Amino acid sequence: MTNLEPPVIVWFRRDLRLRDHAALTAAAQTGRPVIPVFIFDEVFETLGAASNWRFDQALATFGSSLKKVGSRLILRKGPALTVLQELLAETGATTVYWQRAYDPDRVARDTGVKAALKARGVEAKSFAGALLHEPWTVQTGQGGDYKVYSAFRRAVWHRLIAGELLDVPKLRAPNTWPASAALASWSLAKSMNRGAQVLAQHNSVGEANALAKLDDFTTNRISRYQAERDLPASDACSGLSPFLTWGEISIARCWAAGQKAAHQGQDGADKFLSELLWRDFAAYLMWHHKKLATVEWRAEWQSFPWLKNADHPHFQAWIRGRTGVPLVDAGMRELYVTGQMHNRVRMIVASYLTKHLQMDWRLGMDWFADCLTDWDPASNAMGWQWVAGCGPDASPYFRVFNPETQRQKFDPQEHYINRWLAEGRSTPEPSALSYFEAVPRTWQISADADYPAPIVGLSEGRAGALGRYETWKDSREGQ
Ligand SMILES: Cc1cc2nc3c(=O)[nH]c(=O)nc-3n(C[C@H](O)[C@H](O)[C@H](O)COP(=O)(O)OP(=O)(O)OC[C@H]3O[C@@H](n4cnc5c(N)ncnc54)[C@H](O)[C@@H]3O)c2cc1C
Repeated sequence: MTNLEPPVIVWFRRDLRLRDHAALTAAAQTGRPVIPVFIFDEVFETLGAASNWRFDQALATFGSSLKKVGSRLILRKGPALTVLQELLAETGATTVYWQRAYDPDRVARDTGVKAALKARGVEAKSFAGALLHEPWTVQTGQGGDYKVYSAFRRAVWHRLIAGELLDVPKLRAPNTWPASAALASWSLAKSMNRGAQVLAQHNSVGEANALAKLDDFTTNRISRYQAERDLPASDACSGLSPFLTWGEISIARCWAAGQKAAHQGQDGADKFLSELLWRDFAAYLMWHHKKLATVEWRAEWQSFPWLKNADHPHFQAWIRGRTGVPLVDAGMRELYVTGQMHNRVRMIVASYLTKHLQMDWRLGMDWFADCLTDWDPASNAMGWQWVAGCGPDASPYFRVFNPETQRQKFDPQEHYINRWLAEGRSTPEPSALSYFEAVPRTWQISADADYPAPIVGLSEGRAGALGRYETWKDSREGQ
C-alpha cells in the first residue's frame, strides 16, 4: 500500500516514549503516515551538562525504539517554528501534534508555534500527558490557585483518574523520509568531559529500563518506602525521576502502579502517590508563577541580602564537596558522580548553602541544573525556594538543618558517607574513588589529600544565618 495521505508530524520533546503518549496515539489513529521529529532548538540549548549528556543517550535509545515499530526519529536543529515549517513543506504534512509542557520558556515557544502554524492552516494540536492534572483544572473554591501543597493534594486526591494506559501504536512510515541530522554531530555530551564515563555507570536510560524500574519498585521496594525513604543509604526510593524528566515513562503509568500497590495494602504506596503529586504541584506553581526559577516567590524576600558571588571560596568548596561537613560533601559528590542526589540530602546541602554559608539559592539551583540528570525546571526551583524559606509553603528560614544531627538521624552508621568520601579511609569504596575520576583535573583534588576541616563551624554558621535574618527583618520593620 502506498501512502498518499499527508503524514502527521509528532514533535517530541521531553516525552521520549511510545507508551501512554496521547499525541503519538492520536497520530497513529489517523491511519496516516507518522513522522516523529525532535528539534534541538534554543530552549534545549540552555540545558546543563548532565542534562545534555542524559538527553543525548535518551534520544539515541528512543530512535532505536522507533525503529522497532517501523519508524524513525528525524533530528533537526534550529528554531522550532522554522524547522517545523521546513518539514511541512518537505513532507506535505498538514498536521503537527505534541505533548504539552508547562514551564514559561516552553509555554512561550509552543504558544508562538501553535498560533503561527494555525495561521497557515496547519492542524497544530497539543495533548496532555506530562502531568496528572492540567494546572488550570485545579482551583480553590474562590477560583484562585493553591499555594500550599497539602491543600492542593486534598483537592486532587479523590478525583484522580489514572487515564487510559495506551499501547505502543503501530506507525505507518511515509513513502520518503525527510533528512535527519546525525545525533553525534550535536556533540551533546562534550561538556561532561571525563565525567561522562563515570556518569554512564550510574544511569540507565530509555522506556524499557523505566518500566522495569517501576515494576521492581512496586514489586520489591515500595513496602519499605514509607519507613526508609529518608535514609540516603537505602534503595527504598523509586529512582524514577530521570525517566519522568525525559518522559521515558508516563506519570499516569506511575500513578496507576502506585494505586495498584495501595489497593494491595502495600505500606508506602500512599506516600509514593503523594510524592508524585509534589511533581505535579511544582509544575502547577511554575505555571501560575512564571518567575519561580528567577525571583523569590515571597515578595518581601526579594530584598534579602544573599551572598551572590559564585567565586566565593565557600561556594567553590560546596560545589567541589570540600566543605569539611561529611554529609554535605557526600551529597555533592553523589551529585557529581551519578547526576542524582537523594532527596533528604538535597534538602540538607541546600539548607547548608543558603543558611550556614548565606549564599543565594539561585547559585545552588543553577549548579543542580548543570549536574542533575533529572533536572526539572519546576521541581528544582520549588525545592530551592522551599529550603531557602522564600517559596510558597516554604520551610521557614530560621529552621536551619544541622547536618550533623541529620547524619545521626538518617545515616547513623555512615554507610552513605562512606560510599562517597574517600579521604582518610584505608580502603575507600569504589564509588568514593570514582569522584576523583569524574571531576575536572583543574580542581586539583586527590583522594590522598587530607579531608578538609569545616570551612564554617556548624554553630557559627547557624548563628551567622540567624543574625543576617534578624538584621534584615529589623531593617524591613524599620522602613
Ligand atoms: C533543592 C531540591 C532540588 C530538587 N530538584 C529536582 C529536580 O531538578 N528534578 C526532580 O525531578 N526532582 C527534584 N527534586 C525533588 C526530589 O529530590 C527528587 O524528585 C527525588 O529525589 C527523585 O528521586 P526518586 O525518583 O527516587 O524519588 P521518589 O521518592 O521515588 O519519588 C517518586 C517521584 O515523585 C516525584 N517527587 C518526589 N519528591 C519530589 C519533590 N520534593 N518535588 C517534586 N517531585 C518530587 C519525582 O518525580 C520522583 O521521581 C528536588 C528537591 C530539592 C530539595
